[in-house]
Order: sequence, then structure tokens, then C-alpha cells
Amino acid sequence: MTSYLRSWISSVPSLGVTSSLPGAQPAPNIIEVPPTEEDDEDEAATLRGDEEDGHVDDSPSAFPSLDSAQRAGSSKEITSPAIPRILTDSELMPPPPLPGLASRRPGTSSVSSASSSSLLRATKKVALAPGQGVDTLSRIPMSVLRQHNKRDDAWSSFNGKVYNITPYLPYHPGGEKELMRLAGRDGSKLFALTHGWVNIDYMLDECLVGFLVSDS
Ligand code: HEM
Repeated sequence: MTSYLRSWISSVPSLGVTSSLPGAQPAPNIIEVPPTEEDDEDEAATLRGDEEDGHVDDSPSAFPSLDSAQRAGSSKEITSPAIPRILTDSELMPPPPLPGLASRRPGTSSVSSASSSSLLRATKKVALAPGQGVDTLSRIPMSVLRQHNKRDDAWSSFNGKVYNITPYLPYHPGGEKELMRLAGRDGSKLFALTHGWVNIDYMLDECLVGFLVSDS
């Protein structure tokens, strides 16, 4: 552009811009060689990474790059992952056993007396002796709960469930005396304050007698 203006100005003598100035040198003749279309294409091809013979290399770069720290840290060569084999039925793991409560029906005991004692030993659960458990779960008003406050007939309520705690008294790690404080009462708050992490529903499952309802 500059050279074009210069050549235009010097070619118009009437303007006399250069010649009228004292001591001014005549503008040098600048010859510009416009780039040919061929040169442009060569440059673009170099930027694209084309080969000399016009072949286009579309193969991806190595990832991670060949001299990367990731490769240096790994001793193994990266190979494609093996396709897992589909196992046959006989090779598969057997299904887990049914959960203990799944087969239980309301009002019936799910375990026989023999398996009940082995269960007690294995899991430290407490079960009522045969004949002492209840056949059906009842709605128990607070006034009824209060009557069951003797050592040999102690009921207590926890989170709306009423349990016969008498069979558990000898096993309580905190002692019978502490547990008897709850006899004939709703023990939810005291229990939660003492050891809320203890799973009372699991431990006294077999001692459940019913659900606490309001007196009406
Ligand atoms: C039916 C109701 C209850 C059940 C099923 C029960 C159950 C348990 C269990 C499983 C432990 C051992 C916990 C552990 O080591 O982490 C324990 C400890 C204890 N419980 Fe209870 N508990 C009951 C009610 C109570 C109540 C009402 C109190 C007192 C107000 C009480 C006082 C204690 C104490 C002081 C210990 C610690 C004993 C020790 O480590 O020396 N518990 N109880």
C-alpha cells in the first residue's frame, strides 16, 4: 500500500511534493513481488503438516506424548484392555440367602425353638421362651403398658414399639437395675440418651408384643 502511494505521488509531477522540498531525495523505486498462489498453498500445507508429496497424515498423535513423564513413570506398554469373558450360569456366584424377616408372617414366630436357641447364641438376640411369646401383635394403650412393671413381667416401649424386656434383663451389659428403670414406661428418650447406636429392633425382635397407642 505504501509503495503504491509513493509511486502514485512521484508519478504526478503537478503535486511536486518531493521535488519542491529543498534537499529532498527522489523517492526510491520499490519493487514489490506479489506472492504467487503456489507459494500460499505451500505455506498452508506446511502448517497443516502435509508431506512433501502431497500426502495428508491423519493419524493421531501419541497420547501421552512419547517423551512425557506419564510414559516414563509407567514400565508397562499401554495395550488395549482385554474383553471380559461372559460367565456361564454354573460359574456365577449363587444368590444370597433370603433375609431373616422376609419369610415372617404377622403374629407367628419364624423360628422353631431349636433354631431359636442357636440363633440366640450366634447373634446375641433375645427370644421369649416357647409359649411365652405372643401370637398376634396388639395395640397397647399407655395405661396397659404401665401395669407391666414387675421384674418377671416388664414391658417397655421404644419408638412406638412395645417389647417384653424381661427375657433380656439378665443379658443387659448395663445391668438389670438400669433396665428396670424403663419397666412399664416409654423408654425411647432414655434409651437414645444412653446408647442410641444400639439396634434394639434387631436385638429384641422376638420380644415384640405390640404397638403403643394413646388412651382413648
Ligand atoms: C431394652 C433396652 C436396652 C437395650 C436393648 C440395651 C442394650 C445395651 C447394649 C447392647 C449395651 C452394650 C453397648 C455397647 O457396648 O456399645 C448396653 C450397655 C449399657 N446400657 Fe443398655 N440397653 C437398654 C436399656 C438401657 C437403659 C434404659 C439404660 C439406663 C438408663 C442402659 C444403660 C446401659 C449402660 C450404662 C451400658 C454400659 C454398660 C457397660 O459398658 O459397662 N441401657 N445396653
